[in-house]
Amino acid sequence: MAVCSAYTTQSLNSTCSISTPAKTHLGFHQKQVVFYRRSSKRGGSGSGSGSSSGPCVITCSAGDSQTVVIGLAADSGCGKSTFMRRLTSVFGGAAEPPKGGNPDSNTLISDMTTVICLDDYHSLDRTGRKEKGVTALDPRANDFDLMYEQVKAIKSGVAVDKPIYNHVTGLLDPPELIKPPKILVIEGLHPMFDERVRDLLDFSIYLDISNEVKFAWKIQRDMAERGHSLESIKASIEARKPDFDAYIDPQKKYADAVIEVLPTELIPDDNEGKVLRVRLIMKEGVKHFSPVYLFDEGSTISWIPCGRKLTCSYPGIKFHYGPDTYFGNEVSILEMDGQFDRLDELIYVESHLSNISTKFYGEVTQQMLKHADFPGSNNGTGLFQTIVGLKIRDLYEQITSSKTAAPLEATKA
Ligand SMILES: Nc1ncnc2c1ncn2[C@@H]1O[C@H](COP(=O)(O)OP(=O)(O)OP(=O)(O)O)[C@@H](O)[C@H]1O
Ligand SMILES: O=C(CO)[C@H](O)[C@H](O)COP(=O)(O)O
Repeated sequence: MAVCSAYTTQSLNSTCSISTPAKTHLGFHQKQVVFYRRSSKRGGSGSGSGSSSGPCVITCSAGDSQTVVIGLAADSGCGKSTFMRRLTSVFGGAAEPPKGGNPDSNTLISDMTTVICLDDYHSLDRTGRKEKGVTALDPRANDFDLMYEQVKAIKSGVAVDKPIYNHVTGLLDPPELIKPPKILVIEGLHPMFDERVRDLLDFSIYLDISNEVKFAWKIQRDMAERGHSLESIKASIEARKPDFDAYIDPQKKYADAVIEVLPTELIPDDNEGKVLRVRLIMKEGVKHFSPVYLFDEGSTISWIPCGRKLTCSYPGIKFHYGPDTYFGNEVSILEMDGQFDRLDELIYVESHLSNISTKFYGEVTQQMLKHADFPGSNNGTGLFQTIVGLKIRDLYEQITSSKTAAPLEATKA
């Protein structure tokens, strides 16, 4: 491989910039990518200076143009929005819908992050699904080609016109412009379903809410807040279950981190779903991600922190940490069963956790206190969502620092 050094100044700069956008049928704004040949007169500063010929493949260092892509998968009503609010808060700044855009947009934008909802890639609207007898979870109701092309485009620094699925009307609305952010989060039912999309993810998370807990949360939201009947909630969960089992749940085997939410084991036969056992399952060997550990990395530890430093009322709090396997992969699992009485005392637990990617002592506790009103702030869901948020910040910083450190590489085939 020869280095195209003679052309780099002008050619790489122009290659890495976005020219006047031209829209394509896939809805992205074309970036002008120029491949220079040593013998080519189009090569600007390099033309004529080299003697060899053949296509010169130029690979740009991402610099600040490449977007880090995070996937978050979960069924509807399983806490994705809450997780996103915690994540964007870690990066600072509030996330808001695109200014002046469709009021029913599903997108949330902050300084660093753009969160897009994959419901926007439904290819069938509500009526279309009804006519064809398919649910939104069915791949046939979703356009994975467009999802792939657009996530790929954004990742490489190109803006796209993304469709909008309007949850109020059940219709597909005119598209909205999504500019490449520093971090793109694709959240929804299928971020890891399509292999091509999966391969674009720098990190992936699956929120695995057990049926009992999902039911309890649905009742709380859809019955208490939206006036649905118990029967209709049960019927909707049952109707979705076959497709959930077929298309959504299997994605967890691909996730780099899984947050599993189960009924507590501290109260025998509990079916209230208020006290939760939450497990953070972290894959080993993921680039730019080192699992969190309790006390001693790789050991197996059970810990009941209740006592002088942590106030615990019935049924108490129990932590567990250790190595395990998950779908044939080596993982570390950190588990918390129970709930905190006093959130400020969380600092005691935080001080026994390592690899949590905080920037200062007590950052996890500070984040949790800041969002004490979010669902799950007194238990492992909030704690682990916050920690995963910090790990994502760390991953982002590692990816971008390694990218800026790497020299521009231009090679010839
Ligand atoms: N950690 C939690 N603890 C208790 N309840 C929770 C938790 N997370 C979510 N919930 C409940 O589930 C509901 C849905 O949460 P959220 O809006 O974050 O989920 P979602 O996956 O974004 O939902 P949807 O896809 O339907 O918009 C909340 O209103 C709340 O009732
Ligand atoms: O599983 C879902 C993800 O949020 C929704 O049910 C799906 O997007 C269809 O939405 P709606 O019920 O508003 O037509």
